[in-house]
Amino acid sequence: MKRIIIAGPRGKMGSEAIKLVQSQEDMHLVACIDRRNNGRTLQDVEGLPNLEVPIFEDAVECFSEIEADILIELTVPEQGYKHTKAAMEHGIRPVVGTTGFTEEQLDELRWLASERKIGCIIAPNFAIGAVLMMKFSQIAAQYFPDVDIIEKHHDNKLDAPSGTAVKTAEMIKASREYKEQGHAKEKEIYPGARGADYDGMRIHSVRLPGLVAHQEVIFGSAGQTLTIKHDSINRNSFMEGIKLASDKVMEIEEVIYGLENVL
Ligand SMILES: NC(=O)c1ccc[n+]([C@@H]2O[C@H](COP(=O)([O-])OP(=O)(O)OC[C@H]3O[C@@H](n4cnc5c(N)ncnc54)[C@H](O)[C@@H]3O)[C@@H](O)[C@H]2O)c1
Ligand SMILES: O=C(O)C1=N[C@H](C(=O)O)CCC1
Repeated sequence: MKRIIIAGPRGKMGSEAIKLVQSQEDMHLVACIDRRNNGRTLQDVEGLPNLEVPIFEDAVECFSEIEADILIELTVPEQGYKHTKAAMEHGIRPVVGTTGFTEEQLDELRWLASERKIGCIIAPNFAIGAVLMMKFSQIAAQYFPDVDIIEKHHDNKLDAPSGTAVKTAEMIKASREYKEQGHAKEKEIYPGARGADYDGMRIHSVRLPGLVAHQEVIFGSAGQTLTIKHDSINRNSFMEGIKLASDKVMEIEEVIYGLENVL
């Protein structure tokens, strides 16, 4: 039985993750970390399930008092990093969906995992279809080096580009030579018009109400384009990946960054 702590229980992802854990015979929710409601239980908070599960505002207090195997981290970048680090320091294995960690933070967590010999999975996107979109894009980039990434998310998202777009760009970079795209003399009339520049490819972030999580990777070459597209229509799309990562994280002693390394 895996004992689970969820950080961000009132969030869009956290509330889905609670349902996931409740539906699994081998997972048991033992605590939640929330920025409010310290000392209460889930059943005391309006909108949360009728469960006698304690809520902590302070992650370190939670990890010191509660015996747990896995932290499912679904909050915001800065706090999510602190939670992840503290969990590993307390022997609790993080499964991280929170996006927006820096390269330095990822390196710090890799170092900590190797020091403590503890597993951690950080997945910018838990949807299996999105992972396939990234893998297919990596293959396509071997033949089509000119590529733009267009990611579209709801307008409550804090980080841009999305974790998925960053991961896609990193995977494409690993499979093609650097290429400066567009016209050598091009000029932006409005700053940002051509998007972010990552290794010569362009990343565009759309933020609009009504969207969930969507990405198109468009490749262009002489006389043709290829578009690889994924849409998450609801947050249920991410739950299978969280389940997979929660099983895998118990078997490893390192940081795995990206669900493609688990599938
Ligand atoms: N990896 C994936 O597949 C995937 C999918 C969806 C979202 N995400 C990421 O998961 C995270 C959460 O997404 P969401 O849509 O649920 O967001 P949300 O805004 O609905 O929820 C965020 C939660 O974090 C909590 N929070 C905010 N500040 C906090 C703090 N300082 N301390 C503790 N808790 C705090 C909020 O109370 C809320 O419960 C984001 O980083 C998002 O990018 C990842
Ligand atoms: O809703 C979000 O925020 C999402 N963030 C992830 C990202 O940054 O790629 C994955 C999809 C949803």
